[in-house]
Amino acid sequence: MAIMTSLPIIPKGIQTVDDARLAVKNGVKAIYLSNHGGRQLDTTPSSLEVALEIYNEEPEIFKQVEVYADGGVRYGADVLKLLALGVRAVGMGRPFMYANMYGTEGVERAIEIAKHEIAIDAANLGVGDLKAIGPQYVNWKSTNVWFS
Ligand SMILES: Cc1cc2nc3c(=O)[nH]c(=O)nc-3n(C[C@H](O)[C@H](O)[C@H](O)COP(=O)(O)O)c2cc1C
Repeated sequence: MAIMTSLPIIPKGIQTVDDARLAVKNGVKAIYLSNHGGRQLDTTPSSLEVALEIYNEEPEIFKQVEVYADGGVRYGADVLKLLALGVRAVGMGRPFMYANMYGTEGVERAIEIAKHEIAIDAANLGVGDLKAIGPQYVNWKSTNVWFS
């Protein structure tokens, strides 16, 4: 296939570790985990579930390419969990869309709240520099003692 652009191609909507592998094999610079906000098909995995699948089955991918993620991210802790797995950038869609009901001021306020939550949650974890966050900061195993 002829290459039509010199810009980096970043496939968005990666939903499985196999698709992540395939994208890396085809030489992409980055991959974007997303179920498009869960708006296309019910029960598709969240980007956090996909990031966890990659982390468990082929963690090297986080070093081979930059991994971005979005979908259902609402709180600072959601951002930190994705970053802890190795995701480099986290996106939010609808929170800013809804904030835009209040125009620029609303969107600025939404950014302020998100930044504040990320900083507070990182501080509570004892993470002074977001670049130092890693999987050791989250318990990825079930803590449900009632059904084990
Ligand atoms: C109204 C609307 C339209 C969207 N259209 C597209 C689209 O055309 N292509 C696409 O890749 N994602 C589309 N998305 C998904 C967003 O790019 C993004 O992945 C998603 O909103 C992130 O999830 P969140 O809204 O839960 O933060 C759309 C989202 C919304 C809310």
